[in-house]
Amino acid sequence: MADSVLIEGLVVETVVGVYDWERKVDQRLVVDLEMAWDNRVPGASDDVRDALDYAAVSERVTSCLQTLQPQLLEHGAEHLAAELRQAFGIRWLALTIRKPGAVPAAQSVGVRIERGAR
Ligand SMILES: Nc1nc2c(c(=O)[nH]1)N=C([C@H](O)[C@@H](O)CO)CN2
Repeated sequence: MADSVLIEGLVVETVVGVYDWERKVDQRLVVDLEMAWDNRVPGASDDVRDALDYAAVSERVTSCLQTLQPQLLEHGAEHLAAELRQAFGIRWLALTIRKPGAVPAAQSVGVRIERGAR
């Protein structure tokens, strides 16, 4: 089953980073998610209760990162993946967190992880 629900380019403003100055300001993170889900069920029922609600997941991503205020993107990604899988019953996900302002010469930097099995 190769179905997915997608969230792309979700912007989250939060405290993030390893340096002292970074603990005093909000910075922009951009989150992409691909989450395995059997879309045949909501496809047949037309009922959002059968779907993986991307609006609810997006709210959870924002609240998780704003509460955690991680030093490393890796820590944010690991924590977020575990929380989303537990809260929404997601078997497999691929998660990218980008920090566009971190390296001025780069368009963006970030991390990508996959957790679970499809
Ligand atoms: N692999 C990582 N490298 C770095 C991170 C990170 O989260 N993961 N973070 C920093 C600093 O916070 C940086 O973003 C400040 O510009 C450095 N390297």
